[in-house]
Amino acid sequence: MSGKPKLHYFNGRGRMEPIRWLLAAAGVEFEESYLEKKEDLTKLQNDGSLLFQQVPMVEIDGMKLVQTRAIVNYISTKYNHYGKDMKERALIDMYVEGMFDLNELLMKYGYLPADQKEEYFSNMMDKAENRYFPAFEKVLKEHGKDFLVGNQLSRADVQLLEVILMAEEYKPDILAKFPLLQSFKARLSNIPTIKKFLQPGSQRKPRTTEEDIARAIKIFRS
Ligand SMILES: N[C@@H](CCC(=O)N[C@@H](CSCc1ccccc1I)C(=O)NCC(=O)O)C(=O)O
Repeated sequence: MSGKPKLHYFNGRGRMEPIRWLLAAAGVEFEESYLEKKEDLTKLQNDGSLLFQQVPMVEIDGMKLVQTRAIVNYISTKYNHYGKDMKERALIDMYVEGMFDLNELLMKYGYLPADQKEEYFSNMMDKAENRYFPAFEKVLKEHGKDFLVGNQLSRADVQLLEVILMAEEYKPDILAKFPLLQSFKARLSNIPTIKKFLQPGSQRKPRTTEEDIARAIKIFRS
């Protein structure tokens, strides 16, 4: 039994990807147990591993944690990526909830029926370019430091880089109007643990494909 956290999910980004990013940024090695078919989910549901019958589930420090936010909160606290006091934590919470909303928009796109995708895509890009990224550009401008909160890396920085890269997969020039976000992306991508996670062969999952979506639907929705 290794002391490493063990992640239970399907072999794709989905709701587990932010958890992978945070562990990697903290320099924490982790194992993955992939659900390949519906029966793999059913087994975990039946053996009592999933409090709400859902994954992501992370085995860490003797616990079987479920609920993405709870898992991320625990990891961020454990590895000191959650600010130095109440006010920093409040700012981090505010920023990451906004990122979570954008991440949900981006994640859901692939699961839409074809006839809804065009309208949804333009709304998704509009929100990224005119609601979320302007907000983080403003935060970086007003805070005037290398990181979003305080002057050290936090989960807010890690999750912002993740969502920037995901948005660029849909619209490569999406940061064209945001010079501070462009330099933030370059700076954060060079942090050794993150740089390693961005290299090919890491546990970072590739862009979600139609095949991933079909697999996930078979496991989670059938
Ligand atoms: N609030 C929970 C939601 C978890 C959740 O929705 N889990 C889904 C899989 S990820 C979300 C998902 C669901 C369907 C298709 C693709 C994807 I990605 C699940 O286990 N579903 C099985 C069930 O509810 O019985 C969290 O944040 O962790």
